[in-house]
Amino acid sequence: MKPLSKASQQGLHGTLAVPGDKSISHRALMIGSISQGATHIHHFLAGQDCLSTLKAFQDLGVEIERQQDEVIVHGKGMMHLRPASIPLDMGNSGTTTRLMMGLLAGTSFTSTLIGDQSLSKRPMKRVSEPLSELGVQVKLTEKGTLPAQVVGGTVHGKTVKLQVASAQVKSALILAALAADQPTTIIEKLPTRNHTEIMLRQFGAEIETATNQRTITVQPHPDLVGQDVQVPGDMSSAAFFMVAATIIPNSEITLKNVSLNPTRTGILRTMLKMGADIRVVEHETTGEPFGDLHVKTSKLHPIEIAETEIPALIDELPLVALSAATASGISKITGAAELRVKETDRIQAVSNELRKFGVQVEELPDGMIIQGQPDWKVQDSHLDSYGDHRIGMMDVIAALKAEQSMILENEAAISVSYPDFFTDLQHLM
Ligand SMILES: O=C(O)C1=C[C@@H](OP(=O)(O)O)[C@@H](O)[C@H](O)C1
Ligand SMILES: C=C(OP(=O)(O)O)C(=O)O
Repeated sequence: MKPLSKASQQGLHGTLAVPGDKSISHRALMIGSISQGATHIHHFLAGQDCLSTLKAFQDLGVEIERQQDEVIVHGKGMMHLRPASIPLDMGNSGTTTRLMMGLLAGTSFTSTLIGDQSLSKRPMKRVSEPLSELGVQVKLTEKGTLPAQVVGGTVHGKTVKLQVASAQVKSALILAALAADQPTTIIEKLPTRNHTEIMLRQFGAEIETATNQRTITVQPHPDLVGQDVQVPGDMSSAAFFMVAATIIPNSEITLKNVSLNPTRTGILRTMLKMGADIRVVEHETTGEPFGDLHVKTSKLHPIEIAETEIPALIDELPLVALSAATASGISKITGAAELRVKETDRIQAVSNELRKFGVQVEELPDGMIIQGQPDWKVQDSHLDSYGDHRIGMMDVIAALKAEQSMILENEAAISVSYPDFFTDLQHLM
């Protein structure tokens, strides 16, 4: 249980470089592990989720060195992965699990994947079913959950149409397709984050994305060669402080080197639409785009968010709801049923937590209707992350705006994606 304090009259101030992007850190470990030669990962996110990926590849026989946020992966190619002597533990990480299911299809052995209580409830058929269209066998429980057994060795390239807009599912198929007997084309429902495609190209793979951004063709058996990967700051982590500085009076902060990949900047576009004062300075780069965000307090307007906008801000929806809760008027989020199958049911968790601040929230099957108000009246000072890192951090930011101190249960979950969250917040207070 952690006591949370409200923000001072002076607001938040200062400059912060947020930790490395979680999605890119996972992918650098995975792609580095199946490449030939050393991959140097700079500004690696040492959160629990990425450490689950790191441990899984060590269990598969890959030598990986780590010093703070620098990681060196000594890849020897896909064929040098060895069966693990124990089940591979995915911890709390959906990304590790789903991408590994695809990647392990290209090995010559069978692997068992297990996870924690939350992960063991999350749906995995969304990966096993499209993989089975490529001839890959993944055995799940009757409910379609972990533990999973992935039988490596057979991947038939073909065209697969995906039913869920999910970068994890798409990436699983792309990684499996690297080991296929012929090219594979993946057709997405909506464009999703494209870090797997960008990184695989950097390592030498031939991956073509059609102009519709939804059709991806993968050529099999590339010669992947280890690279230097500079991981930009995670927009999903920066977003907590971006929203905090916007809603806490008298704030002015700078967030350095944040990922500006357009498949991830939905929160930025949304905050700007709501009237936030955010100045973006993009840096020159040939890789993943990144830049600095200068954020000042501003008054927000209500917003409507629909299905097509969801993939680019899926993990930031709790923050959209929190921002909307401070704007006078009604905001509506729809097309976001995916939130119900994250680390927690995030529609229910966000609604519960915002109500504790006296905000009226109506749950929809696929979203929320939020009756925003600039002044909150705390109803219940006992907040809970429910074991979900993003809900825990949303609670902490909301508590900055409350008129009294609050407490947070299950704050340890925050280390899943942001181990230094409280230190970084303190730096801005
Ligand atoms: O590919 C990724 O790295 C991720 C994709 C998203 O999940 P879905 O693919 O389920 O939308 C996101 O919620 C998750 O935090 C990370
Ligand atoms: C949903 C998330 O992660 P994952 O699916 O990898 O557990 C997240 O980080 O918000």
